[in-house]
Amino acid sequence: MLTAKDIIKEGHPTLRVVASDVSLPPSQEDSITLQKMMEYLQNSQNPDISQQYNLRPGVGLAAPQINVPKKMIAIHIRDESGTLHSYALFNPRIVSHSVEKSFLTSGEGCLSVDRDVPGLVPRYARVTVKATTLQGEEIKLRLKGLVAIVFQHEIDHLNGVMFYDHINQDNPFQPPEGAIPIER
Ligand SMILES: CC(C)(C)[C@H](NC(=O)Nc1cc(F)cc(F)c1)C(=O)N(CC(=O)NO)CC1CCCC1
Ligand SMILES: [Zn+2]
Repeated sequence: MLTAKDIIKEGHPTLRVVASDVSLPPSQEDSITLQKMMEYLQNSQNPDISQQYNLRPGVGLAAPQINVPKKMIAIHIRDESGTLHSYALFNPRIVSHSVEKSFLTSGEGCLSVDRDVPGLVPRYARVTVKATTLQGEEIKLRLKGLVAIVFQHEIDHLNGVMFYDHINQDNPFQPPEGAIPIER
């Protein structure tokens, strides 16, 4: 199983590369890697397992964070209405997005960043994502709210982008024009 030591931290060069497309159908190695990423998130949200292995509770993980520069992400989060959004995806890409922006009112953190970085992170309020699932099917997701933010954070990792790259350096707490605040 993946544990905290498998997650690389800022400063590691792999966090700043553009990840490669996964050739489909996926190899057994890539499928196993993606399954282990999802298992990490589920373990990290399980009180017993996360305590036993000292896992930081994660809601999303991108393959570059475990030093695998490939376009694979896992997301496992219960949204504001209690709906579970659990996705293990190959080659996710944002195919369209709203003009309207949103942001997490608490700012963002990252499993690969062991420090608080103050400031608001502008995101698109709504995104349409296309990807291929572990089962090999092409899906199209229309996302908004917290889940849309998690997807954008993870897809950023596939392009070597960290959340703090988006923070307005002159005024970190200036909400983007007309943006929708998302409470944590
Ligand atoms: C870095 C950490 C703080 C552990 C963060 N968790 C998190 O934001 N949990 C959370 C947020 C909510 F809004 C509501 C809720 F129920 C739980 C996280 O897993 N990530 C994943 C990561 O680093 N992926 O690369 C960072 C998040 C910041 C915004 C999206 C993902
Ligand atoms: Zn992150």
